[in-house]
Amino acid sequence: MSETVTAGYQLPRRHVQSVTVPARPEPISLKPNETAVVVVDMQNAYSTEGGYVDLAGFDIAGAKGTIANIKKTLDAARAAGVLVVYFQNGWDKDYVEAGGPGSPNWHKSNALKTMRARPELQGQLLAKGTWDYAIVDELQPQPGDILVPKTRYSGFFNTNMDSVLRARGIRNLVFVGIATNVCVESSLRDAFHLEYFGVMLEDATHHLGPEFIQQATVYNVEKFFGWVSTVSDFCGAISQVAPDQA
Ligand SMILES: C/C(=C/NC(N)=O)C(=O)O
Repeated sequence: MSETVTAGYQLPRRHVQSVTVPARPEPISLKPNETAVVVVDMQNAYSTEGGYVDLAGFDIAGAKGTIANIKKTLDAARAAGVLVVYFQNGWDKDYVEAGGPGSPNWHKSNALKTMRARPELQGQLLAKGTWDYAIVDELQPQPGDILVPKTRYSGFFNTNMDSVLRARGIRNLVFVGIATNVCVESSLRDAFHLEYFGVMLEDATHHLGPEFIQQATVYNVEKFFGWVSTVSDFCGAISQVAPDQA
């Protein structure tokens, strides 16, 4: 006898209560089982002294606090049964995936430019298998988390991210990571265009460049692409999930 498959979901879905997360421009209701926290590029390259952005001359002093706030977010998310997805940015060791002079990435990537200016660094920045590419020790992925490698700023471009999310019925994405104004904003914008509800936790993100650029992304998200919240508001809301719902 053949089984009947219900279009949409093949497994019975429990009724899961929504939680309301205080956010700007207005609070947003999320079902934990339809929500994922997206950890953007928390690699040594972007947040550790001696990593790519430090060597390229950006100020990474704020990254330590960002790591601590992301850790709080992930602990609360996992306890509430919220999916955690990591993006990991970089290329093969021969930089084929980075593109050559025919790619804008070859011209705009500060990692590639830094290695061209300092040939002794060749092969060390954002190459798979290196310390620079690795996720920082404090935020190592846990069993059940999903890791999506990417080769450009947006985590939706040329990756399986959309399929991974759709297969799990995920509709809401809570973004944390570095850099607010580059890979976080690029990914959140693409998520918007793919019909996901994007929330950015402003104190769990860190920018590259002057302080005003953090505020510019916060404005863009709040006004045009999604919602802006904080670590304590998000964690407070999802900690309300009843234990049998997590
Ligand atoms: C500038 C830059 C940003 N990456 C990010 N994760 O936001 C890069 O990858 O070169």
